[in-house]
Amino acid sequence: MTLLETVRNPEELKRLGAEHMPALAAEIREFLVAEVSRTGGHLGPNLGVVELTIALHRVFESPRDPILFDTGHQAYVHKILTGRRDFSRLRGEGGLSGYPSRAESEHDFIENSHASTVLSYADGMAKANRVRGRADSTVAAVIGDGALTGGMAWEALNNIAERKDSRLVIVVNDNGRSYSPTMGGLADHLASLRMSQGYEQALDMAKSALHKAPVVGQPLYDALHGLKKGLKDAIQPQIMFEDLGLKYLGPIDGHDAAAVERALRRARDYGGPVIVHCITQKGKGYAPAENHDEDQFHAPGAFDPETGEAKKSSSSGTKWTKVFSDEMVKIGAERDDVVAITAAMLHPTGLAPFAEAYPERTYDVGIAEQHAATSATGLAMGGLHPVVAVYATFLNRCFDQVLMDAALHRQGVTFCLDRAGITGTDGASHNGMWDLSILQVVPGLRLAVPRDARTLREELREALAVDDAPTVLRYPKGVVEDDIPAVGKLGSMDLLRRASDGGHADDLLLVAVGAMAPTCVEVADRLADQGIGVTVVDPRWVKPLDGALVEEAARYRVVAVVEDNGRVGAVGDAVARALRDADLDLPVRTFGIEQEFLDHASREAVLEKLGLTPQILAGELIGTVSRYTDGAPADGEPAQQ
Ligand SMILES: Cc1ncc(C[n+]2csc(CCOP(=O)(O)OP(=O)(O)O)c2C)c(N)n1
Ligand SMILES: CC(=O)[C@@H](O)[C@H](O)COP(=O)(O)O
Ligand SMILES: [Mg+2]
Repeated sequence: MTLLETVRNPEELKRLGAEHMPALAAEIREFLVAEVSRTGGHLGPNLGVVELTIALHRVFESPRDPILFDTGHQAYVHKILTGRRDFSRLRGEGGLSGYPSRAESEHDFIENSHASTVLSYADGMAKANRVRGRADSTVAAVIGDGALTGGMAWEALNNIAERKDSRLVIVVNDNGRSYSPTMGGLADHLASLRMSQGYEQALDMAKSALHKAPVVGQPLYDALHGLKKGLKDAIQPQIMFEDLGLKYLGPIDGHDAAAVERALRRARDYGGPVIVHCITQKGKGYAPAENHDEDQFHAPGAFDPETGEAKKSSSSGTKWTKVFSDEMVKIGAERDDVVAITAAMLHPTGLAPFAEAYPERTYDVGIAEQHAATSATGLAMGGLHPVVAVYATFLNRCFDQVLMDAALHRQGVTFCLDRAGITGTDGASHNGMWDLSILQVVPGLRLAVPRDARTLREELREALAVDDAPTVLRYPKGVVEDDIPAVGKLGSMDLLRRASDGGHADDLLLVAVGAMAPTCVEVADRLADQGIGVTVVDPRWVKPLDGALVEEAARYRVVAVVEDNGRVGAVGDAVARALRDADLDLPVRTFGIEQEFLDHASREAVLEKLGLTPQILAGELIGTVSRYTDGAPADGEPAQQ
């Protein structure tokens, strides 16, 4: 029986002798590589927190002592130690979530995968303990060095530092990386602390020497105090955390479970907020992950555990990110006013080639989307045209900055939102299903939704030509399908299918939004087989809508809009409102993502469940059209099974 088999829960972990921890850590690493190599997932971050998580569960009594994780992508070890061992469907339908999940375990608290939130949760939970008189509960919060570059973390620290009686232990998991090396002044400070590992050892050595010296009582105390202060000033740079009024322990070797345990016990017993600064290595214990230069082991897909080589994915072809990346490099050569900003995601957003070509025109601001948006507004005021590349779901983080900084000041900032629509495997907080709704309310902002590589390249250039308003492009995760040629123009919009001039040419106007165009074209073909006339139009720029859409819609009996965004307040609602404003009393069907938090599953599985597939949409629309026209098949059955 392996050690891991004897440790089914934190209680059994606590009963295991400290001498077994290195072997247990090795078994956990073996388990992680074996399982994640099959499913894909956050291998690097989790290999880096094995000893740290073991120590947390040996010192604290979860869930009485809540153990919280920032971003939550590094909670696999926590799941293993709290009895969850079936990783066979990790991040897949019905399988374990890739993040903490309240439905999975009483030991899990934060499901939101947006970074820099954990200290705010911890502050609140510690205050609740106080109000409820739970004196025996200590909150433990793990935050990465990357997440510490997010503004929310400092808002929380400011509050935490104020309450000296808050039973709160903050574990800084400092591996020096977000995806890539963590950027900024804070990162430099943490690095200097990492360098001052000598401080603790030097202090220990000096202390033992002093204790051997023939000095006792007050003189010994004075000598020790003077020594500590002198060493601190000499070796250890100004400790920003202590300047904030927070007790600081560290830096600790985060892979020495016993050392981490000792520090956590000291911190727990301190009775007030303490920061335990652990130095770890992302990917620790698995060579391909330890030596990753392009952070490819932050969240790899399936790979060969022997070599670390990525397994060929079924969907081969050019990714949306690559199209954006290549076009940015071309644009960078043509326009020296174009600069690029990333929020700690240079490679995932495709800006790395631009950064390599134009390092002086690329800014990595850390996990700080709010700063990215307003700093970009400053760059625009300074006469440049910034491109801010973020994942669609993280635009939420800087909505106010888009609204009240970039748009209010009518500045030409271009936001490129990757991973728009359903991403699926990262669960509810990662689906890019909000931007087409929230951006509708931003005065002056222009919003493009490319349907393929050609329109992405064109619309990116069109956006960069706008210097008196923010512009946004949004495109999904994964491989871009073949270009869909237009068969005509309708104002600035592309006609993708024109209903044949037969008797039913006016049955249905189908508005295809962005990446849903291939689906809409297939729906039109299925309906045509049923004798239903469908015209498919791709607006390309969905905000503001081209007035020609309303003029054209007046010719049809039914209008339908298909988008991979939450339905509420998105393009479908904008089209319906435009028709109403034109006093056109037309039935409008809007198809999109139900306005819910969706469980993790593959993108395809989620789209199927949402009914955003050609077959299901065709079936729906046959029924709708038949209700408003004569002659269409009344049974509403889809064209093909
Ligand atoms: C607001 C926000 N922006 C970007 C991301 C994408 N992201 C996921 S993990 C990560 C890096 C986190 O670095 P760190 O906190 O140091 O944790 P580590 O992976 O090093 O353990 C980023 C940028 C996110 N989850 N949330
Ligand atoms: C936790 C996080 O936000 C990212 O690591 C995300 O999981 C990566 O998503 P992609 O795999 O789509 O780049
Ligand atoms: Mg890190």
